[in-house]
Amino acid sequence: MAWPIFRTEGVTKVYDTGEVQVHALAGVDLTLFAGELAVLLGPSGSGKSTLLNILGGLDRASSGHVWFRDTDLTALRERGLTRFRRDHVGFVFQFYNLVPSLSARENVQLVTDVAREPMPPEEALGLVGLSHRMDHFPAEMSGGEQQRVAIARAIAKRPEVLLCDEPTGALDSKTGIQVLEALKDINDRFGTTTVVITHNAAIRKMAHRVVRFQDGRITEVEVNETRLAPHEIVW
Ligand SMILES: Nc1ncnc2c1ncn2[C@@H]1O[C@H](COP(=O)(O)OP(=O)(O)OP(=O)(O)O)[C@@H](O)[C@H]1O
Repeated sequence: MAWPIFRTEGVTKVYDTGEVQVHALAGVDLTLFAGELAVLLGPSGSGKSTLLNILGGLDRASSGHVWFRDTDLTALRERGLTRFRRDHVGFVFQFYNLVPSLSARENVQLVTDVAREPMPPEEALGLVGLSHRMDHFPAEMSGGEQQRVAIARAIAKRPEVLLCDEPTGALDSKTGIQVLEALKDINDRFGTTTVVITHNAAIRKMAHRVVRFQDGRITEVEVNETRLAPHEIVW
């Protein structure tokens, strides 16, 4: 039995740019289940990143509710939201956001030094297949390796949720697949609820569920009866 970990109800987001109002989300009702790997698909501008940022407490809904377990994130003040992010959420972005002057190990250590019960940086880097690159600097690593350091950094604090915005967007298919293998492995091993935004429709095949967006709304949620391993996906 899968338990809801996130639930959104009527979530809207309006960006007021001064001249125009952009309706990025127009009423999103979505339940995400603990332990699942969900892929969010949809055209550019359909609201995927906006929803991910609201789920992760990086941004706030204009109206509606977002529950993480029993906590209504929309009712939290800034400090509560910061604590929620710090304690529960790991983020992976398209451009790895590593500190160039720090080694892979030191980049991960930035997080483990302030987390409550982190895994050692060496263990996190081992989980993404980078035990042999721990003392390398970002400029000495491929894009796929840098993204795997970013994943190690995100998982080192043992988050319940891993939110990934276009994690393979800057990568060729071979290194992209290595990154997806790392995400799948973390999901299998720890049951970390994982949400992956992508433009690449082929990636949906590795998901438990696929959520499609259009114009700030969810148009379809599809359950994959059979899943493919990342190395079986062709793109
Ligand atoms: N900070 C912002 N200020 C104003 N408008 C914004 C802001 N962030 C996003 N938007 C707008 O909100 C809408 C949804 O954007 P969002 O980034 O969520 O879409 P997306 O589906 O993730 O697109 P992409 O796949 O290109 O990343 C777009 O029209 C976008 O231009």
